[in-house]
Amino acid sequence: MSRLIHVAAAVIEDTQGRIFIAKRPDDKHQGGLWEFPGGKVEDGETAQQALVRELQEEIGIGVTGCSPLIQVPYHYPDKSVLLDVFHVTGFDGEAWGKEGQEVVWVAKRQLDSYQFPAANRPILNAALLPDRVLITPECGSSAEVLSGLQKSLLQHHLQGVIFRQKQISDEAYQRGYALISQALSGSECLLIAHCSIELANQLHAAALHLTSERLDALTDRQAFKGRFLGASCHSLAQLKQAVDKGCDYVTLSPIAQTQSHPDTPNLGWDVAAEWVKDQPIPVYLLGGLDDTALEGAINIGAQGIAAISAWWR
Ligand SMILES: Nc1nc2c([nH]c(=O)n2[C@@H]2O[C@H](COP(=O)(O)OP(=O)(O)OP(=O)(O)O)[C@@H](O)[C@H]2O)c(=O)[nH]1
Ligand SMILES: [Mg+2]
Repeated sequence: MSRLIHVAAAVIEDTQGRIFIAKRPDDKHQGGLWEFPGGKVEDGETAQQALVRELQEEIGIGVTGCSPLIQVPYHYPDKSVLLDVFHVTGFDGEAWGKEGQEVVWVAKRQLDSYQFPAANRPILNAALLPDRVLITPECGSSAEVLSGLQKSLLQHHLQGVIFRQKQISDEAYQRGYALISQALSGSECLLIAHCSIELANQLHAAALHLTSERLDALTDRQAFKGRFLGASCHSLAQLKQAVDKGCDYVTLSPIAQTQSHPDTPNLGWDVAAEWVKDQPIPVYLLGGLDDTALEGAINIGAQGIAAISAWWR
């Protein structure tokens, strides 16, 4: 296998939530496809220094705020790259195509209609998925879930929710999903179903979260027709399984001690950091965490955090 070429790239987001992308010149590797601006890390440079240099050279902006987003190793037939991707949310100047390349600011919901190199799939997932995801607790009725949800979303500005109600029948889940889906339509909040693949397809769910058992039973990613397929992981073996089976994101738990399971041994931050850094897939840390853990999670390379009690009302 040839040497991994270390590349720094940027998901640049403006205050309206739009993402900046550029078209690779036809004569370059993966030419004609859209890319996140960036380039090769040179000797003696850190990835972040390379990012700052490349963004100045290619699109004329000075980076003032960025955080790690995801690291993706990828083997093309002709070369192997390690895409070291940062989320850039602060910059000076106006981004433009300094090298004559075509450039565009794209609304997130339109990003999937552009063609990117094959290595970019996990980067798109990381760019499109939120950094905080609420998991609903068990409630007496779907109406109760909905009213709790509306309060939580408003109060905590959440952009993702896993609608989980393990105790109810498929029929009741279906009605609850319809209720919540309608209430969230038009909002920026991603609704993630928590049920079987069959039921999720029936619901035309855009996103589905699998339990570890369902992940284990999964044989074909394409069986789920929606855009995002995630899974619950508790071990390195399960993380590998989720990546190998083509999941779009995972949750990793339990990180810290939770009120609901005080006796379950937790992974702790050191193990989480060790495991997350090698995952070419967005990872949410889950279990005993709240907003105060978000920055730490992002700094160890996670997508963000998922939680029940931290944001429920
Ligand atoms: N910048 C960037 N490179 C990507 C992306 N996706 C992807 O597979 N790559 C690959 O990573 C490598 C990045 O190199 P580059 O062509 O940007 O490097 P560079 O700016 O230093 O330019 P150079 O070709 O003049 O040395 C290429 O092989 C490219 O195909 C992406 O989204 N952004
Ligand atoms: Mg470049």
